[in-house]
Amino acid sequence: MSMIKLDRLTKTYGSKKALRNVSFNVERGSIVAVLGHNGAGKTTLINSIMNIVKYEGHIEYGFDRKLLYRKVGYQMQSSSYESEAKVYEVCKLYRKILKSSADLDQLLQDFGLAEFKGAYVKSLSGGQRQKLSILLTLIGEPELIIFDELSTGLDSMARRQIWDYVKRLNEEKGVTIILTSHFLDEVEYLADEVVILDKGEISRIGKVSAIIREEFESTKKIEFRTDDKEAFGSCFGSKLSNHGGVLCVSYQEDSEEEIYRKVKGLGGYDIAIKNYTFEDAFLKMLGYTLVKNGEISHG
Ligand SMILES: Nc1ncnc2c1ncn2[C@@H]1O[C@H](COP(=O)(O)OP(=O)(O)OP(=O)(O)O)[C@@H](O)[C@H]1O
Repeated sequence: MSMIKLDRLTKTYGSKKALRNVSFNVERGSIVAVLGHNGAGKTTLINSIMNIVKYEGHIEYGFDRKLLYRKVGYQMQSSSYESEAKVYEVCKLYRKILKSSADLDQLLQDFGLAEFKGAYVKSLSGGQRQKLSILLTLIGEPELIIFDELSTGLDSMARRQIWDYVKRLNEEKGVTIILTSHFLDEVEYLADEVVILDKGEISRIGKVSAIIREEFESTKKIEFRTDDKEAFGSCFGSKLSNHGGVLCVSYQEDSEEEIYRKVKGLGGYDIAIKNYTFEDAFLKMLGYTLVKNGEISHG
């Protein structure tokens, strides 16, 4: 059963087409990630779902559309409420507006924000504010939550905590989730389904595991270090790539033993056999380069 059905969604700003005939379904209880480089149309898509912008095409909701703002939690940017307000005041305001009975103290506890209850929002760190903006999406006890750049600004520990919280919300409470992200490890960890936008059009859609399979079929990779790169160059030719001193050869799964013996025989060490990840598949599809922490650099 669908939570959202998009049918030929098109959005034009002046002469600029931000979305072109975008159609897909978000199944109830699923986690869908929307990916794409800057300007691909992700925010326009989310704003259309939230009925913030006018669009052509149709959006069908799995609930009464009059209840849109009760049923859907949208992670807002903190700038819209930070001013002089205190954390607990903002939470209470949301609870009142959304006519919710959410247990605010429990939520603040869950997000590690209990001790900041009386603090001004503007005094929180970027990561704490990000956590607060996620917490606020939960106050209305929504059926669908939309996270725009879920973990941007969070440190590694906080990212993990947020991922686990999102997973639990989905698995234990059945909340449907749409997220936009620039972090491919986040998408691989959380998403069932991925929608990749390119210049306002869907360039790829599918399950994370299926996309990896389609890109690499039964190929795996072996990574290693060596003190004699030339020997490997003449043995593996164009199959060999170099990633900051770690050499990598991709191979068909059924030749694993043979490849391993060759690498070992030529003096490779720190050898690791790996499956391709969603990040590898994404890079292969779109030719992005990576910067630190697995974040996509836009080129
Ligand atoms: N209000 C607007 N007026 C005119 N053009 C707009 C407006 N909002 C977005 N656009 C254009 O529409 C296209 C899609 O923008 P959108 O913000 O949806 O992309 P995005 O994928 O969310 O990008 P980012 O990753 O940078 O947030 C871009 O070319 C952008 O310049």
